[in-house]
Amino acid sequence: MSVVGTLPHLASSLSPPTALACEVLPTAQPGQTRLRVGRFEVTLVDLPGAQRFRSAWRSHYGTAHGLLFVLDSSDLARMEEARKALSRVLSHPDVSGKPLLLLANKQDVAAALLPCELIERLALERLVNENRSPCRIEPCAAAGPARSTLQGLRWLLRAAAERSPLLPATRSPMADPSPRTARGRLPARRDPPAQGEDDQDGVGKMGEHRAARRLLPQVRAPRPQQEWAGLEGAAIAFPSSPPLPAQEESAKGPGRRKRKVKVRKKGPGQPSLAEEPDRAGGGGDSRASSAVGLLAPNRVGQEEPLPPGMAAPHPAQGMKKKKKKKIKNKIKSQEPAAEQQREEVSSTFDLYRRAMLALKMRQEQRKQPSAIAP
Ligand SMILES: Nc1nc2c(ncn2[C@@H]2O[C@H](COP(=O)(O)OP(=O)(O)OP(=O)(O)O)[C@@H](O)[C@H]2O)c(=O)[nH]1
Repeated sequence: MSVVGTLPHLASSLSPPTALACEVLPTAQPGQTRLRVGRFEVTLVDLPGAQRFRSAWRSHYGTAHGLLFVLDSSDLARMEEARKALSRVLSHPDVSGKPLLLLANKQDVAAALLPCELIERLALERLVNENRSPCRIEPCAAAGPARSTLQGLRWLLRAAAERSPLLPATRSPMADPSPRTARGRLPARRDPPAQGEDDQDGVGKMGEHRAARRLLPQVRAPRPQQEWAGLEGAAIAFPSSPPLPAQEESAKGPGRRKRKVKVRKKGPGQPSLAEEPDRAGGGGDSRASSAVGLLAPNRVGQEEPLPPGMAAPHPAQGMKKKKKKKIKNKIKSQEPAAEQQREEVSSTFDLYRRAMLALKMRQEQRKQPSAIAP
C-alpha cells in the first residue's frame, strides 16, 4: 500500500515502536519511508511542499492508496493557501475518493488552530463530501507523542484497504511506486518511518511554506498475515480495478446498491471512532466514511467537469421530451445516494463536534463547583 503525504514527526514519534506495533523498514529510495504497521507494509513518499514542487505531486497520485496532508496549524496567514492546495489535490481525478488523513501539526504552538477549528477554516466537510474522500483529522506536534499520528495512519490504511476489496492479498505492482519525488528527501526531523505500517508512497507537502504538507501514501500490498486476512490486504493493493462510481452505481440496480451500502457500513470512520473512544475527547479527530470505497479515482475524474451538484449532463438540443423525462428520472434516482453520502461524511464530523461539545460541557461543569465555593 502506498500513501502520499507527509508525516511530519512520524519518524521520530514512532520510536519506540513497540507500543504502537509499528516498525520502520529499510528503504532504498530517498524521500521515502517504509513502515510496517500491523498487517500493512506502507511506503510513505515525502513530497516537498514548496510551490515549485507541487506540480510534481500528481505523478504520485495514481499509485497512491491514500493521502497524508500535513498542515501547519499555527500558520493562520497561509490557511487559505493550504485550503486551496488541499482542494486541488482532492479534486484530482486520481485522488478523489481516496482516504485523507489530515495531520494538524504544530499543536504545541499557542496560536495553533484546533482540529475542530481547522474543519471550519478549511471547509473540510464540504471538501471531502464533494470529492467523496473519507477523512480523518489528527492533532500532532513534531516533538509530541506519535500516538494520534499512528492512530490516524492506521485508520488511513484501513480506509485504503476497505475501498479496494477486490484486490488480492498479495503485493501488487501498484505497490511499488517509483521514487519520483521532485525532492527526494526525508524531512530531517522525521527520521525513521513509523512502525507497523507499510507505506510506499511518498509524502507531499503543501505550499512553499513549511506550514502545510501533503502526504500521499501508497499502500503497498499488505502482508498475507492471519489477522489481516482478506479485506484489508486486498484493499491496499491497488487502485487499478476501479469500482463503479457512485452515480453509476445508483443507476445500476439493486445489486450494486446493496454492495455500496455494505461498504458504507464498513466505512473507515465510524468503526474507528468506536474502536478508539479515547480520541474523541482529547484527540480531536474526525473522519468521514462514505461510499467512497466504491469510487474509482478515474471515474470521479470523469465526473469532475460537472459542476458540483449537477448529476447528469444536459440532454442534447433537439432531444425529444421523452428522452428528457428519462434523464430527469435518472437524476432523481441519484439524488438519494448523493444525499446519503453527504450525510455520512457529515456525520463523522458531527461526531467530532459532539465530542468537543461534551468535553466543553464537562469542563464547564468542573468549573461551576469551584465558582460557587467561597
Ligand atoms: N513548533 C513546532 N515546529 C515545528 C513542528 N513541525 C515542524 N516544525 C518546524 O517547522 C519548520 C519546518 O519544518 P520542516 O520539517 O522542515 O518542514 P517541511 O514541511 O519539511 O518543509 P518543506 O519540505 O520544505 O516543505 C522547522 O523549523 C521545524 O522545526 C511542530 O510540530 N512544532
